[in-house]
Amino acid sequence: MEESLADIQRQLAASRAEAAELRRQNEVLRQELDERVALDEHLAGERGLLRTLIDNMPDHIYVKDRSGRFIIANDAAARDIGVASPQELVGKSDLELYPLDCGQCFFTDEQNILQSGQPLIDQVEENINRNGVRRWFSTTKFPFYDAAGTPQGIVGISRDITQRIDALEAVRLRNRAIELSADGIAIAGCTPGMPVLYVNPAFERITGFTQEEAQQRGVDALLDDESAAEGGDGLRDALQRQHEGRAVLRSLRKDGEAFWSDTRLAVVRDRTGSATHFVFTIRDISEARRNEEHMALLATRDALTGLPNRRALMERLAQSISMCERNGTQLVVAFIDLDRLKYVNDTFGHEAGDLMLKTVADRMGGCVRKSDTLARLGGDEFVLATLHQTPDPPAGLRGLVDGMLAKIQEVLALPLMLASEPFCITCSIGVAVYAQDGHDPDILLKRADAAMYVAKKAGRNRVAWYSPPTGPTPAECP
Ligand SMILES: Nc1nc2c(ncn2[C@@H]2O[C@H](COP(=O)(O)OP(=O)(O)OP(=O)(O)O)[C@@H](O)[C@H]2O)c(=O)[nH]1
Repeated sequence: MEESLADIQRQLAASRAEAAELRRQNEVLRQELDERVALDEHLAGERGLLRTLIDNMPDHIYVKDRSGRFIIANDAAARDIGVASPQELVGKSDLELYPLDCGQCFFTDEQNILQSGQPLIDQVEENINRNGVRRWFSTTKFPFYDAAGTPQGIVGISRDITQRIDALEAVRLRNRAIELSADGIAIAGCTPGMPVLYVNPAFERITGFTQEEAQQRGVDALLDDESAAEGGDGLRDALQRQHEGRAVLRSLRKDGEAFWSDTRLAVVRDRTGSATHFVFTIRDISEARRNEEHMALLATRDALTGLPNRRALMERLAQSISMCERNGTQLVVAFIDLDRLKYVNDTFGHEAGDLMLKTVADRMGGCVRKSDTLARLGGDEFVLATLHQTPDPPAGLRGLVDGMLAKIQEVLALPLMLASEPFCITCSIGVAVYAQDGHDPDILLKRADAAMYVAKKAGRNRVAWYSPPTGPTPAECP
């Protein structure tokens, strides 16, 4: 019985110990459970943070399995691919999500990465989503592996660089426009010495200097304005004061040929308004100037003989009359009309008539002084205007002029070969004198013409001096 009590006591002690052990184990389990719960909470919190992080990244972040199906993707990827949430991407491949060409391209790249183990770093990709929106991305993709080292898929980050590409494209377009510009463009820095930084192909073409040579010559050579026509100094001043300017300059090309350039200066400023660069634009206007000069010449010249025309004659007569008024000199106007030009035209042809006119101009030109004016009015009408100091006695003028006109008649009479036949040119000349026969160019010319008509009527090949008609006539009338 005592034994059995002892047994019972032992068993009780054993039970107590077992219960204590169970309580201890229970406590350990409870602690482990608490720790697990805490860990799970921690992991859930971390996962949530990571999710928040990747969903707030502006770049696309994604993980795909070996067959290119999304396992993870962030909000940016979902938004740009054109689906409502990242969950919609999970399980789908680019072949389903992008237009075929684009999807195929991404798929092939990723398969290559998986096979080669080589990552793709910052590859510029054109991305057209299923809504047709076109963007540019800079993409980095690399493989990830399981514990055995077998590739399981790829992790990728794609950054939208559409704005950068568009900006680069805009710059490229502007560069191209500068390169294609017909005007020469040179850019110089605003730093001391104003170094030439760039010249475009048109600049090289116009000046003959390469960019390197232009850089060596510097900005001063651009303003080689020794003979500046309009505003050369103004341009230098504009450069110094760092403001816009314009000038027409006469510059030299590399081969020494002079050319005219319409040169403009513009100033590039930074955000604070400080000048950073000068931009010169040069337009070669040599040809336009030549044309202008030619047109101006044509406007005052007779095309056949090159002599001054009626317009130029009238201007010279007006100037000569002013001179007479100031100096008391005398102006003699001789109206010279060829005889029988119509006969020459009709008999030998119009070209022979032209030859006769040119010969007359040349021969008469050899008889007059530099200060005289020999003009062709048109047809077979020429005018010689000569200034003379009033001789002593004044009547001596007539002798002087007659001598000069006789010389003209003499050289004109030298035989001219027309169709192998010698032809003697004669002319009829009428003379009027300022101020005795008129006070203005029109009247003088009319009176010289009237006198010439008298010479014609008298039998041609002679000189007639104007004399006022007899009988009462209005004052300034031939
Ligand atoms: N070849 C040529 N002929 C011209 C030119 N301009 C006018 N003519 C001709 O010149 C002739 C001038 O005729 P007219 O004024 O009667 O003179 P003309 O034959 O010299 O006779 P007179 O003056 O009376 O002696 C006309 O037949 C015009 O057609 C020209 O530039 N070249």
